[in-house]
Amino acid sequence: MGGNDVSSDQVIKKLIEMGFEHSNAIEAVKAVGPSVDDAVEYVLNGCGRNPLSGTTSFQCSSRDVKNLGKRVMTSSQSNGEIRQSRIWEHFQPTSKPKRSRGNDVSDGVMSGSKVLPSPVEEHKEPNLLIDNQFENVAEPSKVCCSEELNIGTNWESKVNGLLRKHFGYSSLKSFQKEALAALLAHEDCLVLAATGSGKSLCFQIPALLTGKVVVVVSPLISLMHDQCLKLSEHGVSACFLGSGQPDSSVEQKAMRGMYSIIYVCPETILRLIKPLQRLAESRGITLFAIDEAHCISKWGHDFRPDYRRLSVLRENFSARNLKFLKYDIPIMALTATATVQVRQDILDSLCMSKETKIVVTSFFRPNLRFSVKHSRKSVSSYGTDFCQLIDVYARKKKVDGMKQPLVSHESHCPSDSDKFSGSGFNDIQNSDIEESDDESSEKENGSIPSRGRQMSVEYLENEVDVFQSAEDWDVAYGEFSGQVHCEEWNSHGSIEKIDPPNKPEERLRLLQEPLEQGPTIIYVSTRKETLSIAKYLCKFGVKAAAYNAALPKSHLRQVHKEFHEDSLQVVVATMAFGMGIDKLNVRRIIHYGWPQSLEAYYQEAGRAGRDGKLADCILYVNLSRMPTLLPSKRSEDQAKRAYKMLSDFFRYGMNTSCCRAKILVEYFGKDFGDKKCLLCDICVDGPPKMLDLKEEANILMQMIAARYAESGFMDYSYDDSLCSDTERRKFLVKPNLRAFVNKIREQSQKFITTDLLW
Ligand SMILES: Nc1ncnc2c1ncn2[C@@H]1O[C@H](COP(=O)(O)OP(=O)(O)OP(=O)(O)O)[C@@H](O)[C@H]1O
Ligand SMILES: [Mg+2]
Repeated sequence: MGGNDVSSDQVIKKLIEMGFEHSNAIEAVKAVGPSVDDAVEYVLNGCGRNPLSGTTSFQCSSRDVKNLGKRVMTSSQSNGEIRQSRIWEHFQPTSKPKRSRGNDVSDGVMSGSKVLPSPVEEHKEPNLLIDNQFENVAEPSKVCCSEELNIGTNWESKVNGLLRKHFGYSSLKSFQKEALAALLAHEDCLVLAATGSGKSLCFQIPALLTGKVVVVVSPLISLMHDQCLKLSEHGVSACFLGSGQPDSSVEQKAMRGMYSIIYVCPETILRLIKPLQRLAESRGITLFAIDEAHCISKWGHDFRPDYRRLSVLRENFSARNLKFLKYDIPIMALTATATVQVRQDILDSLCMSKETKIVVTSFFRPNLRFSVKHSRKSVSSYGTDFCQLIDVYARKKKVDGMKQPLVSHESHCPSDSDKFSGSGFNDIQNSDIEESDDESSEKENGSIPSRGRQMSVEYLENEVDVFQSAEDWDVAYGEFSGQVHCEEWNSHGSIEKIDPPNKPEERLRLLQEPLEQGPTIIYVSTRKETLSIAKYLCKFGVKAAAYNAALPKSHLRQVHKEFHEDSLQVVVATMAFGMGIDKLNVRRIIHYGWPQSLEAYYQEAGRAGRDGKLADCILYVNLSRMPTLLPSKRSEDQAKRAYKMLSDFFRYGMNTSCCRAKILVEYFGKDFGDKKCLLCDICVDGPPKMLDLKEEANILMQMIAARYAESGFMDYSYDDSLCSDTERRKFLVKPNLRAFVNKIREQSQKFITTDLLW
């Protein structure tokens, strides 16, 4: 190999970091040379079979499946499980979300303590400047730097005209109208609307309506790219700026006013304050929009410290500082997942006006069917957990009489009636508790605690995708740098979009029908799981692909492409996949394991059913144990917040009596009243049957009393291995109930089969 030695080693190292098995990495590098992309393609295509075919779907042999995801690990890691810290002692009782600032927020308009004026203000005669006015104009002249927006009183009909022309829609939704009205009244606005409800139009339309520029702060380059691409298809000139922008001239053109909408990440906008001030004076800036605004809040799930500095927009674009402005340039913040606390944090950190109009729509997504299922969440449970999915996507092959690899798993398949079985409690087996993976890894690490902790941190950094900057996960697909061309409006392909079923009877009718066709996204927390599950599914003929930030960009781009083209059936991904993705026909979002928070869950689940048709959001978690937090270098404060988020989520999973949609909607501070979604597992199956466990409870209490009495308080040690004082004290604070239950089962044979959760 000579001169290639060093880079071959680096490629092998990189592959191992990505989660590939050592031997596969070596084989791949030997076969294709020292190129990460090529080597990954080679392994993903089944090491030696059909290398570099250009498809991202796995075509795996069982050998690959067996080896998949194994990494070079120390013996204490060899069970392949990530060592996680326990949450037990951090659980707090639920605190109900508080109402913000004493202001009641209702559907539609809320404006601090002030009642908003009617959307229509007195304006001068219409002076409507539509987008693309600067097309083919080398240097835009100073236009529209007047203080007034000059839209006129019949702005709604103008908007409808623009909507039809550019997007093919007949009218604005009412929340979009309210947001637009705020802008026309020169007011700040906080838009809280469900995923997929159409928040983007709230800031895109103003650019078309006023002829001035809208600057959009967005967290992710691929998201900016995706939106620019769509806008250019709709004949709206847009660009994105930042290190992900390949064309260096775009920034200059943008600052000269050649694009109607400029997307920019928080880091970049801080550098562009002066040029933006000049732009405000020349072409004019009508609005600063902060999309995915929950990223601002330290209480939000996607917290990004750079977002905290965006108050510079208020300081630098106020009428007080810029003499040519009559009003401060309004700020519009938008998000689908903000609790009351996060909303307040957004308002404060952006220095938004006290009169800020708060537009809240229902967070309810009436076509999403939520359910929670118990799973041990290990490779051995894939057969049970994914057999229905395999059945859906590989059904055709079965019908065609092809080989039926499913057969071996069919005995594990839950029947249709099990499909929405309560919260999955009934599926919990005693062995789930006895052979807790956490327990075994804890034992291993217990013998070498300090080393265990060190490895945990290393593991977190190697195994999960964390969203920190705009460049993270920059895998936009399709060519776009910044375009000023105008094309006729083209439709959303052939995918039909319908109004979601708002009436209860419509939702009940939905239950009778099977899900329409469309892709599935499976969210997992570690990179290794993306690989192992995707490979598992491929083995059964499902067109599945793994997606995590450590995989080569060429692979990720290909996944995006195939996903958008509907040639992939399942994407198994970390959180790196899908933010802001507006793909209409996603039919299932499966979360395999606890996401970091209810916010993250609802955001990700909201990627399903954007066409308005029935879609499934299924959470598979191990309900027999407390969720755990992946260890990291968080501050104490951050760790507490993370635990709180996880414990809120745990309560959602353990819930057995309340409609899932109601819990989710009310978590975000919106009253759901007595309504029910009628689709979720709780609504369909009702709470689990009541059991009389008096006898069991009596025995448990007797056992506890006997144990404490027999050993005395301080000397008590139930478990012989708990020999130090500290360990005994710890035990007394946190008694080992599992051990008690085991004892009862030993002594009372009759309870041997009783569900241990009692
Ligand atoms: N007035 C409207 N009439 C019909 N369809 C609309 C309207 N406004 C937006 N849409 C459509 O709604 C879909 C979702 O829009 P958008 O991506 O803006 O959602 P979002 O609220 O930003 O979601 P997310 O929170 O996931 O980012 C798009 O396909 C868009 O074309
Ligand atoms: Mg959006």
